Amino acid sequence: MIVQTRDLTKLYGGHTALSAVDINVPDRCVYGLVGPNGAGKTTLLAILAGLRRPTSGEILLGVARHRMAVLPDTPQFDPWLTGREVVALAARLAAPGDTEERVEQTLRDAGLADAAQRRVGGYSRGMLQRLGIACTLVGEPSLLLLDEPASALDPAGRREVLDLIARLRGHATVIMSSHILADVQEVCDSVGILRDGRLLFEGRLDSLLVGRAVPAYRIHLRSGAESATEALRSQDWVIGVDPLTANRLHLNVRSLAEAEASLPAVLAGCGAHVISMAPEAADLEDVFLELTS
Ligand SMILES: Nc1ncnc2c1ncn2[C@@H]1O[C@H](COP(=O)(O)OP(=O)(O)OP(=O)(O)O)[C@@H](O)[C@H]1O
Repeated sequence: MIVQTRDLTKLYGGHTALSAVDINVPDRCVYGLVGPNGAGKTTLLAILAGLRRPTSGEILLGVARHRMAVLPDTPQFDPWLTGREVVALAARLAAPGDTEERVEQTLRDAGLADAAQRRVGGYSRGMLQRLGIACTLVGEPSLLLLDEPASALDPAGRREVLDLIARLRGHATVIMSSHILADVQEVCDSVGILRDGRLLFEGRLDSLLVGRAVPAYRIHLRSGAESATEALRSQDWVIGVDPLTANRLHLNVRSLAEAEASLPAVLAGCGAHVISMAPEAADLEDVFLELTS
């Protein structure tokens, strides 16, 4: 684990923004922090970044502070500097040495090469967000903390930023907060779901999604759908069988574990020819609503 917190609690006056939060972030993964407004995502990232102090609890960092880079939700820069000057300044602060080629490459990666000579006072919100991302990337950090990195971007810009983040997997660890669940589902390996300052779920995204909302299987048969439907309906671990087409079935089950253990034998027993069967993955949006409502 590269970042862990233990019993992390933050009070703002009498208001509890974080309550005994324990997160465990594996090295070199992309970790998504999601939660409704006011859940505590920004507070948690700011504490990890060393920008706010926790009221109590512990942070265990497996990386030196100078190897961390932070992108706040609304990055701000001196408006009279050009984009290139901003990134060059960040490069010199984060990793001095020969920075010129790194600055140019980062400007290209962030989609700002054409605007690099313009003063950032004239940048749009999306461009400022890309510039912020460029500043976090240019020092080649081991840990990136990104607060809503894609929220101000148009679909094409979001696509580029998500691709940039995905390319970091395996090289650096990224902890990103986001409201856009589709982005998290696309780019993150692990997630932490916060609500009212409490961590409701943490773990691998696939273990969260598979069979979570209503445990279900999708079965595709070459033949024997009718006898399979009949045989499945008589099982006590099967809640319902819905034929989707002539040879595709949707199966609601009591638990995935029971289905995993019994389904192959039931299908083999009734002579059905199976093309595929797999647990149905829920959408992060469904699971999120289920957990946070
Ligand atoms: N400086 C502050 N002083 C007082 N209360 C604060 C402060 N910062 C945050 N809070 C409160 O703490 C709670 C958590 O806020 P935080 O900004 O961390 O949540 P968030 O999940 O990032 O929300 P959002 O998605 O809206 O950005 C909220 O109730 C917020 O009003």
